[in-house]
Amino acid sequence: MRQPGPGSGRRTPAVELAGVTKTYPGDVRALDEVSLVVERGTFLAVMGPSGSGKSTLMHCAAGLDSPTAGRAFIDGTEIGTLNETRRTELRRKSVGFIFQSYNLVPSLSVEDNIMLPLRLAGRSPDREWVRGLVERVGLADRLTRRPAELSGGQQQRAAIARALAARPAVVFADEPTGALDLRTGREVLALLRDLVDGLGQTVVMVTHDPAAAARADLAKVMADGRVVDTRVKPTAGELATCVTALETE
Ligand SMILES: Nc1ncnc2c1ncn2[C@@H]1O[C@H](COP(=O)(O)OP(=O)(O)OP(=O)(O)O)[C@@H](O)[C@H]1O
Repeated sequence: MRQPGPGSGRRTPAVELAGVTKTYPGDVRALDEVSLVVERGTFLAVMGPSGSGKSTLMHCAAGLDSPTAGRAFIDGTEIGTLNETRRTELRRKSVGFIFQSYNLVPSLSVEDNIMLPLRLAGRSPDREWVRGLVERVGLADRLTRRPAELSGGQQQRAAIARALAARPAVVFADEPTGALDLRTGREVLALLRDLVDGLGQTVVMVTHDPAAAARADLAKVMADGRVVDTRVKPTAGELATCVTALETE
């Protein structure tokens, strides 16, 4: 069931959080009334010291976890109104994931890995779209290989193509360059940037790396479960300074 989010009246944002709080037993307030809007076609980086709530924010925004209070929307649908089956359907249709450790299925070819989300969703692939994606991530000549036969950067590029195969409203990337060397990490970030600029993809990336976050349009800086700073077109230098100051507080 589609419902207009608080942002209705303008173009539906890819993601919206409205006063989202998440507490864990032991009175841990992992998120404290966080509100944010991720407009379509933007690249958002989420930064902050360890334990500041980045992963919890991503999990609540992606429908992997339920807020204790507040509302979370993906593509205009309020996640909290859905039962588990519908929530899974929404994730399969509207959300792509990229992980630090790629999470490709070792026994499947690159092509079958890329197609997996579509198969799981029972959807027939848009072949033109997938072919374009494969070209864009530079794996057209690697489709029959197994993940173990690819370099780390190639595996992450396969994972990126997989995340976009179902044309999701938003892709969540959790430390996507964390396992890569500097140069390969830069290439992966350039690819994410290209997907935003070239295809209008919306990307939300959690990262510890100020240089990675500097590729985003916008950086949200978290501390103690709150967004304490928002930087437009951030530089690596300003983000490093900001996070270091929070870590030493
Ligand atoms: N399942 C859980 N049960 C209890 N407390 C949790 C749970 N998950 C997270 N927390 C706590 O919530 C707070 C936020 O954690 P979260 O993992 O979101 O932070 P983070 O910014 O992603 O950290 P890191 O950068 O180290 O991955 C921390 O205090 C953490 O210990």
